[in-house]
Amino acid sequence: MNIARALTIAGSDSGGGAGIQADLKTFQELDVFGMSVITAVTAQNTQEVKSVHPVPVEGVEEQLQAIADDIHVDAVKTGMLYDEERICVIAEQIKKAGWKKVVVDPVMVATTGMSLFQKRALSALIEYMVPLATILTPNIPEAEVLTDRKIETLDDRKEAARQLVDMGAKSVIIKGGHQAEGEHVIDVFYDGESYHTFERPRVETTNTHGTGCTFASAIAANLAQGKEIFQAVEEGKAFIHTAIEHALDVGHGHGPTNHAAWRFQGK
Ligand SMILES: Nc1ncnc2c1ncn2[C@@H]1O[C@H](COP(=O)(O)OP(=O)(O)O)[C@@H](O)[C@H]1O
Ligand SMILES: Cc1ncc(COP(=O)(O)OP(=O)(O)O)c(N)n1
Repeated sequence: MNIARALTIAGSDSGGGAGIQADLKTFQELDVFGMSVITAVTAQNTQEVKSVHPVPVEGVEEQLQAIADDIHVDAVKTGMLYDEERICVIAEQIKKAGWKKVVVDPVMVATTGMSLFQKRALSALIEYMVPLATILTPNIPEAEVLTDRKIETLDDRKEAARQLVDMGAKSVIIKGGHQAEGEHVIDVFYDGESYHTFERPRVETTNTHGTGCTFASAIAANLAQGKEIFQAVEEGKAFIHTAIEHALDVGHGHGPTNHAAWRFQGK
C-alpha cells in the first residue's frame, strides 16, 4: 500500500501534547506516515517546561541523513529548532534532499512561559528557514519578533504577513490564538497575492497546549497528500478547531488538544 509521508523536525514534549508527539499523532489521524527528527528533548508537562536538552548537532544531522538516504518525504514540518547550529544543519539538509513542501512553525516560547528558542538564533531563522517555507505559521508574538513590529489590529497582521512574504516565505498564516480580545479567533493568511481570514468562535478553554504544533502538522499532512496550500490550510484549520473544541482534561495545567476528535466527528 502506498501512503503519503511527512517528516517533523521538532522537539520532544514528554507531556505528549506538543512537539514531536503532537505532530506524529496528527499525521497518523490524517492517514499520513509520520517520521521524526528530534532537535531537543524537553522535560515538560501541562504546567511547565522543567528542562531542555538539545540533541547533539551530529545526532540531528544523522537522523536527517538516515531518512534522506532511504525514504521519500512528501512534506516537512519544522517546530522547535532551538539554536543557530541546528537551524543551519536542518536548512542545509532540506535543500540538499530537495524537500520542497515545508511548513515552518517558528516556535519560540511555550504557553507555560519557557523559551524553546535561543534569541540569538533569530537571524539564522530569518535567513535560512523563512525562504524555505511553503508556509510560515507564526502566532502573534512570534510574528512580532520576526517582523520587529507591534501587532495590535487586523491591519497590523496583514502588514506583518506581507512583510514575511517579502522576506521569502511563499505564504504565511498569522494565528490568532493570542489576540487580545474578541469572541472570534482570526487567523490571517497571505500568499503574496491575496489575503484570507479564517474566523472561528473562540473556544472557552485553557486546554490549548500544542495548538500551534497540531495546526502546522495538519497543514503538512495535507500538503503531503498533494493538496494545494489554500486547501491544506482550510482543512488544517477545521482539524485544529475540532481538536480544541474537544480538548482533553489531562494534567493540572494547560491540557492538550484532542488529536483524535476529527476521527470521531459525525460518528
Ligand atoms: N481558544 C481558542 N479557540 C479557537 N481556536 C483557537 C483557540 N486558541 C487557539 N486557536 C487556534 O489554534 C491555532 C493555533 O493558534 P495559536 O494558539 O495562536 O498558536 P500557538 O500554539 O503557536 O501559540 C490557530 O488556528 C488559532 O486560531
Ligand atoms: C517540544 C515543544 N515544541 C513546541 C512547543 C510549543 O507548542 P505550540 O503548539 O506552538 O504552543 P503551546 O503548546 O505552547 O501552545 C512546546 N511546548 N514544546
